[in-house]
Amino acid sequence: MYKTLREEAYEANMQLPKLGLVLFTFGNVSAVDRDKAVFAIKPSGVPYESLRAQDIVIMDYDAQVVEGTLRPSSDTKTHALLYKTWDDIGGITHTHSTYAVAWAQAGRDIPIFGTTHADHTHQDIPCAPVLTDDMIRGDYEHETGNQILDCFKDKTLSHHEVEMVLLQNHGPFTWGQDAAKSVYNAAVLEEIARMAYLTLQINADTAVLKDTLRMKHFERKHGKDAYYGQGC
Ligand SMILES: O=C(CO)[C@@H](O)[C@@H](O)COP(=O)(O)O
Repeated sequence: MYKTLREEAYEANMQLPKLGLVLFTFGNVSAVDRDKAVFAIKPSGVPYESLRAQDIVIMDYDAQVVEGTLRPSSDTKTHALLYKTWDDIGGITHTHSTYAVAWAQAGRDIPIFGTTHADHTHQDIPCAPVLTDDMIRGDYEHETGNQILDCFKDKTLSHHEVEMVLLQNHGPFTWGQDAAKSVYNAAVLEEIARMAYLTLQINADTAVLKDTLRMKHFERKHGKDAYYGQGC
């Protein structure tokens, strides 16, 4: 049972090292079956070069194992909470890709400086702050999902418009209509993060970079707040 779902999750996970987004056992991808209300996720701590489709673990939305012998990813509760809350996403990716993690560790939104970024979203990429003690609902280690949801609970930032987020001090999570799209978004996020970092090495003034002729054109086309960080 769940052979096709396992294969979808397996193939998406194997894209991460191929795209240079992870090393060793970092990161994880899941794929959901909405009809069966389950998702398939990478097992924890298994190197990609030895991962097999039959190793993929089937979970329910309460992060309980439905089928599988290996321990599910340590990020399973985050994937489960996002699937339970956002019923229109089909896949989730988490990586430790270098430039996205650097922005996450710096605790900064990734500013939109140009067309490459704008082709994917008109918003700065938000960095979701670590939850404060009075905001923690469960145990701290498993608050990652709420860190993401808190970032998007403000309707000005839609998880449809922005299919990616940085978790402060941790790294990127992305999602999409299916697992393959969530992996695509993870690769796009890493490239946007790299370009923004290099742009700031050339010109460190974010306000000036956002005030260029092209961004003024963008503002006229999409509105004043189109590209100023909504952050969270
Ligand atoms: O950063 C973390 C732990 O939160 C994970 O993304 C990463 O190390 C992968 O862990 P898993 O092998 O999926 O348990």
